[in-house]
Amino acid sequence: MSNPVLKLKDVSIYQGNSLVLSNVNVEINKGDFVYLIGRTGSGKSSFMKTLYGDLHLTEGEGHIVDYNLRTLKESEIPFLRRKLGVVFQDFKLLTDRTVNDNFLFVLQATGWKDKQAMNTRIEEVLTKVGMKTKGFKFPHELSGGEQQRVAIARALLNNPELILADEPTGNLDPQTSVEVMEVLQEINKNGNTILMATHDYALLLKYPSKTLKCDENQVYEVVQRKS
Ligand SMILES: Nc1ncnc2c1ncn2[C@@H]1O[C@H](COP(=O)(O)OP(=O)(O)OP(=O)(O)O)[C@@H](O)[C@H]1O
Repeated sequence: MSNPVLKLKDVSIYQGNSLVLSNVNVEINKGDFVYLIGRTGSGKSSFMKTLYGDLHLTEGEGHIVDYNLRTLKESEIPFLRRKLGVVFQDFKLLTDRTVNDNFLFVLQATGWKDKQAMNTRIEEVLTKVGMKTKGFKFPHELSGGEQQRVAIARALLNNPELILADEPTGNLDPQTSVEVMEVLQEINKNGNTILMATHDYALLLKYPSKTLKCDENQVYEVVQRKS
């Protein structure tokens, strides 16, 4: 049976007064790996922002991990974000502290109290991305690929129901992109649901999966041809 973690029905997305996407109907089920593609300016980031509550949904119906995007209150956004893991192109790690302290900051901000449990969780997520021994490092002491793996681990801290990755390989060279993609594939195999916006068609070909395309104010599913 389908088990949607995201359902959009007849949604329109605006930036200010301008319509970015209209009549969007999308469903993502638990365990899916879904790409969101489209040229620059086609609305991928606006779509992602709507999902994590950065852009208010004003038209249509939107449900994501138990939240109604139409009625979402400002005060609920931090709670929504705890159920989502968001990964950005530019990593967004706090540069003034180590990886471990970045993670402690997130855990404390999301209500964790037990120091031992926090340390155990940090070790678990760093292990998942192959960075177990790097927790003592500052972000500037890590390569771009390592920083992105840390950012993915951070997104996993609260066991999110859906991971939203907006161009996660956008700042990485092709080889490093593949390494980061392997990490995303692995965590998807272990049950995490992932929506990934990307420009990188080479990754799509190497790791085919359900693909949504933003084009001419629409979002539609692209059927990948098997070669
Ligand atoms: N904060 C904003 N205020 C007004 N218009 C915006 C804003 N952000 C984006 N837009 C406009 O909305 C449209 C969609 O932009 P969006 O960033 O969602 O596209 P994108 O597909 O993510 O592009 P890119 O791949 O370059 O990030 C563009 O026409 C853009 O100029």
